Amino acid sequence: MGNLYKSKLTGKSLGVIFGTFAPMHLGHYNNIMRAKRENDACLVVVSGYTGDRGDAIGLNRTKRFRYIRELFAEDENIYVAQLDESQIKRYPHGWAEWLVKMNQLKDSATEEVPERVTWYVGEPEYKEELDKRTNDQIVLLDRSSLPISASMIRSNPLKYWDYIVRTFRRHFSINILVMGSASTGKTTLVRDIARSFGSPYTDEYARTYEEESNVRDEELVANDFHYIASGQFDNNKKTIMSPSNNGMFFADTDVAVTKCYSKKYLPGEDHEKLIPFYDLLAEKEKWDIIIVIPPVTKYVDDQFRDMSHADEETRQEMHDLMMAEITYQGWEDKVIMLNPSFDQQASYDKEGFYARYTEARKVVKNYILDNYQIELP
Ligand SMILES: NC(=O)c1ccc[n+]([C@@H]2O[C@H](COP(=O)([O-])OP(=O)(O)OC[C@H]3O[C@@H](n4cnc5c(N)ncnc54)[C@H](O)[C@@H]3O)[C@@H](O)[C@H]2O)c1
Repeated sequence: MGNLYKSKLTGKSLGVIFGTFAPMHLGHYNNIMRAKRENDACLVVVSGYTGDRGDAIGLNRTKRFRYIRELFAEDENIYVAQLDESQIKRYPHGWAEWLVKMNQLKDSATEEVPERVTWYVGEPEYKEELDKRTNDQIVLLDRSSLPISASMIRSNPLKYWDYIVRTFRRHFSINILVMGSASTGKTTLVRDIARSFGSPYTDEYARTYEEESNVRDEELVANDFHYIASGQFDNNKKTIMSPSNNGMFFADTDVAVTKCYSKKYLPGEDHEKLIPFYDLLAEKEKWDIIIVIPPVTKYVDDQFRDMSHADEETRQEMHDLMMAEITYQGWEDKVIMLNPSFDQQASYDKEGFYARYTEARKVVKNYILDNYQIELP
């Protein structure tokens, strides 16, 4: 059974659930479970219009519909449909037209007309209207048993993270990008801070790609950069979407960083051709914090990079390219420069790796406290 082309629902009884679902939460989910279990099958309808409260936060009706369809992809007793309200009167003035559309959806989602249809609603006025307008059974749900609402989540998604159904979490994920030129200890820092928060992270995809494709840094051509950028984008995306995301995700590089390497190492005309591609992907990224490690560290030989990338001048040049790219992408307000002060003489941490780890954790904790009023340990 596929997700995109599901069979129609069968059985004698049908449960119907409708909502804006911006986002869908555990309260909605429990309702759907009840409707499914008390009937042979359940129809879930995502209703909305251009500019509705989901659209206002970047979750338009189609996106919501797709996330919910994905959520129930393997469930053959749940059919997800969407209802476009753009052309009908706004609630509560469009009940008649809205019901016509609902009935059409019911017909197209079911193999045969069910003998019994039960609607599950959480608002008394929905029950009142539906009782007046249909012969179906209407169940008024007890909303107080799970005191959560989509507006509570919209106002503080991190606080209510566990209530957001998995496929919607990606939209609210706090994404933290760590940028830095070669050999600043970036990879280890990303892993160390991500693990300290129990959050998922990605490594630099270029390394995997070069190993797998048997190509060294200095042998990379335009095609390779294309694969590296999309591979990194994909890894970041999959990790953001993974169930391991606890509200925060840490990335070691992104498309914009690959673009900087492309600018430095590819012939000008090859790089120019790739710019629209890089920008298209970069536009889809959402970074909440960009931690930049300036090239102040001693070169760390990770046995991977070509040594010539790491001389002082090249590292400064890469740093400058990255800062220019941040400005180009309009991400300046996300940047935090990681340059902690520490006493080199008095410490075993001569290169400041531990100092940067501590500082990076502080940056993230302060951000979460300021924006979500949550004190992380
Ligand atoms: N144009 C019209 O005249 C018209 C008429 C009827 C319906 N509609 C549309 O139908 C949709 C109604 O959905 P909504 O905005 O109420 O969606 P919603 O996503 O806020 O809620 C969906 C359903 O879940 C219930 N619910 C919410 N939180 C719950 C919890 N914690 N526990 C248990 N149940 C909970 C709600 O009461 C509702 O019945 C809207 O899109 C509306 O525009 C439009």
